[in-house]
Amino acid sequence: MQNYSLDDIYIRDFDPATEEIAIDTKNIRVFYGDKEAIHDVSLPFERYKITALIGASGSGKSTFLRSLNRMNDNIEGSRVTGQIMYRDIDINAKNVDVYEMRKHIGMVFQRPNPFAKSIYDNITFAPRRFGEHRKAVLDELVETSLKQAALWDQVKDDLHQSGLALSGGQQQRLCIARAIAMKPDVLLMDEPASALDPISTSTVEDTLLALKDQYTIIIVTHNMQQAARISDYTAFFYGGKALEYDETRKIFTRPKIKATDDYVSGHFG
Ligand SMILES: Nc1ncnc2c1ncn2[C@@H]1O[C@H](COP(=O)(O)OP(=O)(O)OP(=O)(O)O)[C@@H](O)[C@H]1O
Repeated sequence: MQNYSLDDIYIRDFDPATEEIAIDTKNIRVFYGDKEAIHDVSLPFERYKITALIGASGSGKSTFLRSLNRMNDNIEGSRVTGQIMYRDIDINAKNVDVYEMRKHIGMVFQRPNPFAKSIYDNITFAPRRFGEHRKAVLDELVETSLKQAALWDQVKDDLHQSGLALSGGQQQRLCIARAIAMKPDVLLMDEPASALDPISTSTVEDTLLALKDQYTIIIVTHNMQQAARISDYTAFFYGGKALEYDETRKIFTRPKIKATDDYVSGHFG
């Protein structure tokens, strides 16, 4: 496999005056034990845009994504350095309440993972844990979250059936609804459509496009067409670094870095 330089980097400049940054990362390094998996990555993410993280297997996309709401905390031996700024707060600061932070920066995983509970309870579980018990409020939350996740029409007559009884694509949209119910600002998604068939994938993509009016979405995907279809920005990861970060249309038509060009044109490795 061809080796590319880790010093040949292009990162787009954002203009904070016109491009509001929802979450900003500076000099992120992630270690698993002694091994450094992410080497000094600094990327800003613009509000109400979809940003795709692409790159070969093992390039560090998921590790980087997980660091954005401290999911790496759950992995023994992992350590993150650098700053992840959300609303002027470094989410890695000692006094940050991780559960509170994850209300603002939510996550949807690769495999749909509904709780073994009803559709209604899947969505209201976290809000209730955070103290919301008013039935009218919870009912409304269930309806709006399911509508935003494009699932309401299919399940509205049976909200008390098990989430596990839904199809894979519906389960993933339930997981999106569950994440949305916490009204996060930022939604992190780790290959949310990779376990789905093409029709469900297309529905989930439509859902994401509809959601970006209200959410900042950062999505890991192996699917180049998907990145090109839905994202505004794309970051190309290689060897634990973001080698190129730019508007998606530029990444896919005239990338500045050879490794990106080879990757998006299928000549990589
Ligand atoms: N829990 C872990 N413990 C130790 N090393 C890990 C762990 N998770 C990931 N790594 C290593 O970190 C590096 C980046 O992995 P990561 O899963 O972030 O890459 P990726 O680009 O998301 O890959 P994929 O597309 O296959 O999911 C790899 O070398 C991987 O082996």
